[in-house]
Amino acid sequence: MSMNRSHPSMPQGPKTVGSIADPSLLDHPFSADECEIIEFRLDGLLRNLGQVRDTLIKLKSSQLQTLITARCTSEGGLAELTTDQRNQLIGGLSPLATFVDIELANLAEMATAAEQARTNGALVVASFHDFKKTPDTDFLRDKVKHALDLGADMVKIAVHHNSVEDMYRCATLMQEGHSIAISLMGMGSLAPVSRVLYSQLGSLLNYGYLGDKETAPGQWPASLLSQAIRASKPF
Ligand SMILES: O=C1C[C@@](O)(C(=O)O)C[C@@H](O)[C@@H]1O
Repeated sequence: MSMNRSHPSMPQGPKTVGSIADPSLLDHPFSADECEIIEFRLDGLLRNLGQVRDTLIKLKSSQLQTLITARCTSEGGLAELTTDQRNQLIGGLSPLATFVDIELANLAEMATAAEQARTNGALVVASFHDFKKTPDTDFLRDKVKHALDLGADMVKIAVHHNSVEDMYRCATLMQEGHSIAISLMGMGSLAPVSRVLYSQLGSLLNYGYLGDKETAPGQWPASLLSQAIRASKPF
């Protein structure tokens, strides 16, 4: 794998991702006004994989991009899945997806899926989540470096903010400049403001929810996030 900022699918500015972890949303009337990228949380859609596949096929000929992930339970996933199952889920659907998201912690054991995804032209996002806190900045810098070393196309960090200082540290981290594409987001009550701020500082994938249920604490509805991002200029 190797980092690829010039890949034709790589966002050149902040995008809104609408996240789906609930089968009832597979019929949602997707529109670029609400979000430019649709995330399919396969861990919440296991009984509906046929419909996920059909939806991905339909979206492939639209202007929207798609992202698939099968989140592990230790990082917020909704179902207990073995590495084999996750390799198969992601590898199998990757020809239809623009991005695949694999936790940084599992990237080595999911090398098969990552390799398959890249062969199929998808970009590999290496993610890290902490639903309780914002780890110290050196720890987060290490995550960025690790993703770069493993050849991911993008690193994505989602951390719970418990103070304004947490947000300040993450904003500073964004401003350091990185040789890998980056997506960063806060969770919790500072999530909304952090997401707009980080998008202004260059965070590429900015998540909101579709329908009426968030997939992470503090997410905006995707349509509002999208409007807020469009209304704010890069800093
Ligand atoms: O990893 C992420 C980001 C996220 O956790 C968020 O904070 O918005 C939401 C998840 O659906 C997605 O897979």
